[in-house]
Amino acid sequence: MLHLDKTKVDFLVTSSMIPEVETFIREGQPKIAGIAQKLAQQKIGRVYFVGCGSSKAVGAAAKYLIGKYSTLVSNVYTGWEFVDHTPRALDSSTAVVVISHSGTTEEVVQSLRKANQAGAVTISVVNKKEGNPLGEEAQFVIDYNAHAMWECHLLALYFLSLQWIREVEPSQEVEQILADIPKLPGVLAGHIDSFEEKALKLAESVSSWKGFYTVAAGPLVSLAYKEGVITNMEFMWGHGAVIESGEFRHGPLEIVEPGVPFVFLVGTDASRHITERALRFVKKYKGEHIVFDYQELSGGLHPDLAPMVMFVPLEWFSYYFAVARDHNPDDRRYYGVVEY
Ligand SMILES: O=P(O)(O)OC[C@H]1O[C@](O)(CO)[C@@H](O)[C@@H]1O
Repeated sequence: MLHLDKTKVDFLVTSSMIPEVETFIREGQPKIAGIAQKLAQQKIGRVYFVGCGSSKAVGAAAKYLIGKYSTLVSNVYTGWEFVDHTPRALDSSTAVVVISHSGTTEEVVQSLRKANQAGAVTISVVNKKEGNPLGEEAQFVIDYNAHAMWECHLLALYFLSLQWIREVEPSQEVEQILADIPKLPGVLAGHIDSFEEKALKLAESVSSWKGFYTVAAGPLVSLAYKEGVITNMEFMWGHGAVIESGEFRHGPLEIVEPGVPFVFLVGTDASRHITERALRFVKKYKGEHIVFDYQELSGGLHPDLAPMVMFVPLEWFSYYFAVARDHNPDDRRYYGVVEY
C-alpha cells in the first residue's frame, strides 16, 4: 500500500467540495435560470451536449433528464464525433452545450466554433471564464471556478436542463428535484466524513483486482462511465468497462464466474429492478462484486440526484483502490506527457 499525503493529491477533491458546491448553488442557479429563460423565449427545441471523458459523461446525465421530463430533443457527442459527423439539424433553433474543465480540449473547441458558425445558441460549461476559448467564444458562459468538477458540471447541467423544462413543460417532479438540490452539500459532507474508512477497507479487500466491470442503469449510467472507465483507467490504471443493467443479459452474463469482478451502482429510480436482477445473477454464479446502493446513501434526496450523491463514496473508493494497488492517481505516463 502506497503511503501518500492525501492533502497533496490533486485527484481528491473532497476537501474543497462543500464550499465550492454551496457557492455554485447560490450563485450559479439564478444565472443559469436567466439562460434557461432565453432558451424558452427563443423557442429552442433541440440541444446537443459535447464534451470528452468526464466532461462527456455528464452530458449523458443531462440527456437522461431532458428525455424523461420533457419533449425537447437532445443528444450527447464526444468532441470528434460532433466535428466529424456534425448533426444536420444544427441551426438557430438548436442549443449546443460544450463542456470542458480546461476550456481548451481541441475537439471541444472545434465543436464550439462549428456551432457558432452554424448560428446555434452556444453555452459553455467551463472552470474559468478567461484565458480559454470556451470561456471567451461561447454566447453564454457558465463558469464555476472550482476543483470539484464532477459536482459542478452536473449542477450546471441539472440547473440548465431542469430550469429550461420548468419554463416550457413544468411538472411537480422537476420542482421536487430542484427543491432537493440545496440539501446536497449536507449529504455530501456526511459522506466525505463517514465513507473514507469504509472505502479503505473495501479497497483493501479487492486490491488484487486488475480492474472491474461497472454495472448501472438510468441516472447512474453517467457516473458509472465516469468512475468505471475514466477514473478506473486514467487515474487508477485499472481495466474498466461499463455495462448498462438492461444489457447485462445480452452478452455480459456469459463471463460471470468466480474471480470476475463487478461494481454495482444500484439506484432507487424505476430501473432499480433490472440492476438488482443482474446483481442477483452475479451473486448466484459467484462473480466477485461490490455494491454501492443509493437506498443507503441518498440521505432522502430525489432518485435522480444519485450521480451527484454517490460520487463521494466512489471517489473515496477509487482513491483507496489506487493506493492499495501502489499507484498514485495523479501519475500519468501518456496523457499530456507524450504526443497523441
Ligand atoms: O474537461 P476537459 O478539460 O476538456 O478535459 C477532458 C479530460 O479530462 C478528463 O475527463 C479527466 O482527466 C479526461 O477523461 C479527459 O481526457
